[in-house]
Amino acid sequence: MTDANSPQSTQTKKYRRIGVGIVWDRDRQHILIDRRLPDNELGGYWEFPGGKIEPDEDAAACIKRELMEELAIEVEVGDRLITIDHEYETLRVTLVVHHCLHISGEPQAIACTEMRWVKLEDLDQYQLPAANYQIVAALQAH
Ligand SMILES: Nc1nc2c([nH]c(=O)n2[C@H]2C[C@H](O)[C@@H](COP(=O)(O)OP(=O)(O)OP(=O)(O)O)O2)c(=O)[nH]1
Ligand SMILES: [Mg+2]
Repeated sequence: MTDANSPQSTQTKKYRRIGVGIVWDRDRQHILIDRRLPDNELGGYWEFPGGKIEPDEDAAACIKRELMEELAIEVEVGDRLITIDHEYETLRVTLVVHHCLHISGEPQAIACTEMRWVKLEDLDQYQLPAANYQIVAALQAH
């Protein structure tokens, strides 16, 4: 039976692979988070910057490109922290999460409402998408 209000089944959901950057500042004490635009999926939630992996690129290239496009910063993409598969109501995502080092550029709010440099221990004060709690746990274990 189908119902417009019921969650879609796994097979019919949109699927996206997302490159996500954990951007450390030079002293490796703070991580950059940004707040998603209000009218998008998960609007108003805080996230780690990133976006859709295009067919011609790997996660590292995607992260480098997205952070330039969305925040106008240059980063060096480092090791992979974790890969997470998560199912939202209408979307399935694979998040490929890499550590990054901030190289240059003052972050600009090009595709978000605001951004902030935060300490790992302060991340729990921000509303993050459900999939991100696994990222935070991996960071804490790191
Ligand atoms: N960037 C990012 N996306 C996340 C995080 N956690 C999480 O569940 N997601 C999900 C939410 C979105 O559905 C998806 C990312 O989509 P997006 O809207 O940022 O993708 P994008 O920048 O490529 O946007 P577009 O191609 O649709 O314009 O991944 C996170 O920490 N960062
Ligand atoms: Mg994005």
